[in-house]
Order: sequence, then structure tokens, then C-alpha cells
Amino acid sequence: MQPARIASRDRLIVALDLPSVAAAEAMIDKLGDSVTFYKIGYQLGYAGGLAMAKQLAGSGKKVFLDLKMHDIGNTVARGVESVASLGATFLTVHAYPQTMKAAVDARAGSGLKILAVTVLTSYDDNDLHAAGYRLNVSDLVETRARQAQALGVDGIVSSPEEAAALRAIIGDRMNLVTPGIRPAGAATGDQKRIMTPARAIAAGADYLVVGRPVVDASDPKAAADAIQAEIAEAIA
Ligand SMILES: O=C(O)c1cc(=O)[nH]c(=O)n1[C@@H]1O[C@H](COP(=O)(O)O)[C@@H](O)[C@H]1O
Repeated sequence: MQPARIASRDRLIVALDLPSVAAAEAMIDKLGDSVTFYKIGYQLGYAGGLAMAKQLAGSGKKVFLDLKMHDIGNTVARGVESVASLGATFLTVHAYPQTMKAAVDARAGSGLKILAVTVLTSYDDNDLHAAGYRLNVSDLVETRARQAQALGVDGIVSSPEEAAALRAIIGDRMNLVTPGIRPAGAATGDQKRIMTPARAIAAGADYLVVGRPVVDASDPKAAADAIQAEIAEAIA
């Protein structure tokens, strides 16, 4: 069972992986009160989504800026300072020690929380080895989670497959955010490490990030409502 500190409705983060601000606004209208938390990533962010993030946060929705920063420390720090004025709740960086340290130092004093992306949910062991790593996914995820914790990062992004092991490492004070969510029967797409919403919550996830199963659904509001119901039942 999850700690009661996060409202059930706020645990679903819908990824606005859409081509324009107009398409994103239409989706937000359609979803209405069913969704309180939105993620803006590359596709929308590079198409006007950063200005929209500020507006969305101003309208009372929570915003997750998924910019997955990774650069030299000075560049990351200056980027984080710029993002800190947008009113977002979360910002992602890749879980490299220099990058995490720069981001954590630069967000100090703002309300922005830094999430470290451990190993992308589209990767399995073979993909990691092909990228030059000797570690398996679970070992690299755990190593990076320990480094993130030691550096004062606010939360971890990982697959729900690692959630239970991560919870044992990071305790209750760091946020555990899991993409790679697929309701039963949903198309997997390019995701390799997946779980259903109910299983992810049971494994210890705080927040579930869901894109295509909602935004590509014929009825996005019904899809979001079904996931919200699954989350509510899993935490009850
Ligand atoms: O940082 C992320 O949000 C992220 C990390 C990760 O390891 N895997 C992952 O899928 N994501 C994001 O989560 C969303 C998942 O989208 P769907 O696969 O369509 O549900 C996308 O916007 C991804 O960019």
C-alpha cells in the first residue's frame, strides 16, 4: 500500500505527446477534470510547449517538463535556472552524476523538483550492452538510484518493473515516477519494460506516466477515467 501523501487523482500524469499547442489544448479540454497532471516532452516542447507550460501551471494543473537534460554541468545549471521560472513541478535530467549535481544545485530555492531518468523503459539488457554498458538494466537502475539519492535528487524515473527494488533503496522521501504503463490489452509500441497501472501502484510507484494509451485512444477521457479507477482501487 502507498503512503497517503499523494492524492489518487494526481498520480496519473498524461504525456501530451502531440504536435502543437492547439492539439494539446484540445486534448486538455477533452480530458477536463479527469486529469490534473500533464507532461510536456520533446514533441510539444519544441512546438511552443514551454510557453504553454507556464500557462498550464497558472491555470491550476500540475506540469512535468520532460526535457531529459544532459550536458556539461554549467549548461545544465543555467538551463535549470531558466526552467525554474515556468512553474513546473518536475523536470527530468539523465541520471549522470555531474548532470544530477548541477541540476540539484541550480533548482535550490525554487519549487522545481528534479527527477533522474535511470534507464529508459524502451531499453532491455541487450540494448544497454549495445550502447556500451556492461551492467544489466536492474544493476544500472539501482546504481543510478543510489547516486541520485546521495546527490539530493528529488525523484527517480524508471520502469515499474524496478519499482519494488527501488522503493527499498530510496525509501519514501523520493518520488518514484514510472512510464512504461500499459493497461491490459493496450499496444506496447516501443516500450520494453511495462506493467499495468494497478501492478505499478502495487509495486510502489508514486506517479504513472501514460501517453499513447490515453492521447491516441478513440475516447481519451474514458481511457483516463479507466486508469484513474484502476489507480484508486490499487491504493484503497
Ligand atoms: O522521462 C520519461 O517520462 C520517460 C522515461 C522513460 O524511461 N520512458 C518513457 O517512456 N518516458 C516518457 O513517458 C511517455 C510514455 O509514453 P507512452 O509510451 O506513449 O505511454 C513518453 O512521453 C516518454 O517520453
